[in-house]
Amino acid sequence: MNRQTTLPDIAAQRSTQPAAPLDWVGMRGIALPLRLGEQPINAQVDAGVSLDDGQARGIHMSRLYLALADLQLEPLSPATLRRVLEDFLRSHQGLSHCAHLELRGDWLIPRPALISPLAGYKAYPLTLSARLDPAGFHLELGLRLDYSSTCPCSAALARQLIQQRFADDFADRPLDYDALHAWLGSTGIVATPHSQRSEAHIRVRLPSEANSLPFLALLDGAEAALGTAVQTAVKRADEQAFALANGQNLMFCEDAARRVHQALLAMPGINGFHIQVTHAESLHAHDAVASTSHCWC
Ligand SMILES: Nc1nc2c(ncn2[C@@H]2O[C@H](COP(=O)(O)OP(=O)(O)OP(=O)(O)O)[C@@H](O)[C@H]2O)c(=O)[nH]1
Repeated sequence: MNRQTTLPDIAAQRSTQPAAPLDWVGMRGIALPLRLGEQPINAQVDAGVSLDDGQARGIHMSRLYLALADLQLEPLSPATLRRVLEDFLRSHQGLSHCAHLELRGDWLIPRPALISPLAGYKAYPLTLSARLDPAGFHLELGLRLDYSSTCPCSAALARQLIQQRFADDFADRPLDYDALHAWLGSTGIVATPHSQRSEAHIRVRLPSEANSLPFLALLDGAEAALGTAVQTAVKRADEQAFALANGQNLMFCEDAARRVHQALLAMPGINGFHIQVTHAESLHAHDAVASTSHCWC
């Protein structure tokens, strides 16, 4: 049995190396069950502080770890994040001026079907980055949402083939409503455009006085702008509505990036944003990508 009453405290020692402040010291990948609104998130958390005292041997990891428990008391909000960061700095007085928190997790929320009275869950990967430094409190949200994109060029090429087939099939026939109606529902549509599952990665910076985390507003705004969010429960009526939505929202990656850009510009309470859309092409084995930003550096 160890009869010594004091434990060696290496972190409290002075470093024997030349003085060197460090930008970030802490822990990455701490598992923490959190809540965003009513929804649980199995989060991975990175917690750190700067080590501004270049001669201090180390920070006190356990103090950061224990401070994280506060995040579990209530749904995530700017106020709880700020409180935890203040705690980080309070427990590292004389050592640190900057405190950092990064969260990653899947936000599992119910989404309704397009037509049928059904619903299902979708997992939206999100990130949350908070920093407290001498310049103030900084908050950045990140969100990934999946949607379908149908190539407008492919759609035009397909329409041209349909016109050519129409010219061939009706070259020697008078135009008759019933015949044309039947032709449209059978052999007439000889070509279809290609579509792909696509991703929008959105990052936004909030003002330091923000009092809520507008993940849902961001999500709803971006999905409405794109018009073709991937679905959960799908019956045939929903699939048909989805086909219509795709036909009415033909998109290059440039179009998708511009749509989300306009949607975020119109959203209040955002200081700046960065958007990247990726269309995982079914025409190519590589992706089509576009990015755009506003007040972002
Ligand atoms: N600073 C630092 N600590 C580490 C590292 N790896 C593991 N630890 C351990 O993290 C543990 C917690 O450190 P402290 O928070 O200083 O623990 P403590 O001295 O019991 O707590 P306080 O009395 O509050 O300072 C210690 O046992 C360290 O050895 C590292 O790379 N850097």
